[in-house]
Amino acid sequence: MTVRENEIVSILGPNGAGKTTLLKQIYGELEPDKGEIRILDKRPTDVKVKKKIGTLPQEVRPFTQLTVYDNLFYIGRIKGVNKKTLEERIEELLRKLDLEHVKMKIARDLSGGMKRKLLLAMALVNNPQLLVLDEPTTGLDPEGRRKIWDLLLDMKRNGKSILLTTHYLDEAEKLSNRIYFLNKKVIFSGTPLEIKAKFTEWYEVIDYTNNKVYKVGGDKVKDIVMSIKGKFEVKTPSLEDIYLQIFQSE
Ligand SMILES: Nc1ncnc2c1ncn2[C@@H]1O[C@H](COP(=O)(O)OP(=O)(O)OP(=O)(O)O)[C@@H](O)[C@H]1O
Repeated sequence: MTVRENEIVSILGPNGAGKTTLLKQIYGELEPDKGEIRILDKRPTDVKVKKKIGTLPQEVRPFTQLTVYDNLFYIGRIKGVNKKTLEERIEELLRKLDLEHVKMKIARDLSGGMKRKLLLAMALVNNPQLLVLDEPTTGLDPEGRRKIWDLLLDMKRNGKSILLTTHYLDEAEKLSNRIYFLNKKVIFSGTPLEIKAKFTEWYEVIDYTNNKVYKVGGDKVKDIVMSIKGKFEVKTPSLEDIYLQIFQSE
């Protein structure tokens, strides 16, 4: 598996597929039995690497006794960010993640979604070259998810590399340049378009005038569309349909 610059890569797979285990190996918490992981040409446990990556593990909490601001400041200093840059960076992150109004709140008193956003801000405080996120938007409201998506897409455009796991397939479809389907090993990988091209065996044609839905092979779509007089829509299977197809046939 590789993650390049200017790229968001998603790992998808059922519960117990090994997604978290793999991420823990990437951020140096576990040693792989076999194989090798290199980050910026170094081993994941290298101190220089730790300063250049940002991580959001699945089960992690902010420092509950500290304010939002102090959580960010503390982590930033540990990661070696100089004070002036850090102060600017914190303000920018608070603004981008809509956390300005809770800046001085004790982390313990934040809602679950707010805590998740704070943890993401903590992962970003050193402006990391590689970001590794385990289910970054779990528990967030739709607006919060959009904010995070925009932020990640922005980072990607600015040359960063992002690796994430998610159970939200709309999220994977919206964000990913490439997707790996994982179940103890890589089952299938590709760009969202490659995946759709390979697994799309049928189309849904919706006839809104007569309230009818046809599920047909590619060769029949044209005939059906020609016969509809009025508003219609042609849909390909969603990434969720493809996901179920891949893992149910395992
Ligand atoms: N490559 C592997 N081969 C065999 N077992 C593995 C492998 N990777 C992980 N496991 C084992 O599978 C179990 C579940 O792994 P893990 O928690 O990483 O799954 P997950 O995909 O993150 O699940 P969830 O979606 O529920 O968070 C763990 O007990 C782990 O030790």
